[in-house]
Amino acid sequence: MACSLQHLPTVILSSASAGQHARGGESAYAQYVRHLEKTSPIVQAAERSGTVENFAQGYQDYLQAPLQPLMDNLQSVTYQTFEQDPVKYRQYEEAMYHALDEWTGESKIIFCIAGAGRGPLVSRCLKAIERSRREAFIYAVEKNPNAYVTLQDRKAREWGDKVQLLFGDMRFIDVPEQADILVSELLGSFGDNELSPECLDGAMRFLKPDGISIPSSYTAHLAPLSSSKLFNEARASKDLKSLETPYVVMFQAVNILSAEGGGLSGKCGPQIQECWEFEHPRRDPVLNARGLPKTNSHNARSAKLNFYIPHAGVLHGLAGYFEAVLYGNIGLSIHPDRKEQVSKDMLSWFPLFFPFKEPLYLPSNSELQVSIWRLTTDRQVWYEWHAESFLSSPSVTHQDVGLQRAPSLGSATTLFATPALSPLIDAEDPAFFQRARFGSLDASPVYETVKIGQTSLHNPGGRSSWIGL
Ligand SMILES: C[S@@+](CC[C@H](N)C(=O)[O-])C[C@H]1O[C@@H](n2cnc3c(N)ncnc32)[C@H](O)[C@@H]1O
Repeated sequence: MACSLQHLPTVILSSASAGQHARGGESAYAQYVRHLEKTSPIVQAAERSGTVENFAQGYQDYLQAPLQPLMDNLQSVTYQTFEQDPVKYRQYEEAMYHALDEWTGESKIIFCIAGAGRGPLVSRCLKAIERSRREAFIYAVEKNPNAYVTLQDRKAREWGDKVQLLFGDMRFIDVPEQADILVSELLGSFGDNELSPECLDGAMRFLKPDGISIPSSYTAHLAPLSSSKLFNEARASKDLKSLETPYVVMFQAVNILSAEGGGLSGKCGPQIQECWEFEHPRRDPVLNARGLPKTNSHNARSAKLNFYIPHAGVLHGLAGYFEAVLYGNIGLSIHPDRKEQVSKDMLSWFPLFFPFKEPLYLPSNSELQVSIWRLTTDRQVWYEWHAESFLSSPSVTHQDVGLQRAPSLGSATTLFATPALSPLIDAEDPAFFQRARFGSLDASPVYETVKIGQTSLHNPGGRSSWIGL
């Protein structure tokens, strides 16, 4: 989960002005952390109203590094923050309840909750089992030793023998029997960016051949974004990789530059466009003797998207969103057009911001081609992204536009430009001279599309997520 308030504790700690504890000692630390949690205005506001706005006070347009729950062990206070989301857990309970309700088998239904954290999905699963009046048993797998202590405590106090805990990494651990229903919440703001595909590849070994996964699929979505504040903040870091990595951000003073419409070339899609999808269970990767995929190449993805830009603006980056199907028509969504219908008031995820290394001016009525890749070796996963801007104009001939020579590029390079385009063209930049033609010259109308700029070739995702621990 790219939890929206994932860095809350760090911010509170660094801004706390309380003096030193009078006596010190180990208990003073715990006491101080409890005090900080209790007095946090953000947590108090969220508890008072439960609205997204209050929950997120102070976090608008604030860059946060996405969580990496596979590589890192989350802190207890991080789990505590995202456990405050009532909507996510409600949706999961509904998904589990409907899966139970529609289950046609007669025997005891076996659940496996993969990445149980401190146990909220286990409790919701027990509630769903009770509601459905089915006979069921739960295995709960967790690799974080800190969270596992809480699971042990909750089993002893609340769950008893309805649940068996298993400590370890779901990609390698052995589970005593195969599950009918595998439940996980390993989703990031872009769906797959916290390595849910890689983790679930490993967990598929302990799902029965006709078993189901909750979630059953998730998709990643992108839109071109203008925000000088976010761009400048990403650039302000001394780390050279700061503009090569996505951030979790609750967007406020930002502008999505695209609009629905085909553009002049007729190739443009909706304002926010889908990049790719992951489905579970997925049984096609080639497995090794331990039942694990031999390589991770099946989890690589790429997309080339065309956006229509109706009004001029400066492109600073891309906004990333996800949607997930948990079960049937029950889902999770942070897609601006659908989040209200699918999972209104969900707090757990803010969008991703993929910055560009330099801003790109997009004229009105232009078209933007965005390319994005999810790349992987057997050890790492990362994203690369790139954009090119085009201007289209109705049927032009060489006579109409006049033939110009680009002086700095030698006599072999020619530039075709309508008079309207000429002021936008920088005669010194070779990128401007690369022409693309959409449509046929014989067709009517015909549009010439001239590339007028691009971001530096690929923003290679500087902060890779590690598949191996
Ligand atoms: C985003 S948290 C969700 C926790 C809990 N299910 C919830 O919804 O509150 C993901 C959990 O999965 C665990 N996890 C991530 N990768 C794992 C793996 N490969 N094996 C076991 N647990 C894993 C993390 O330690 C973390 O507790």
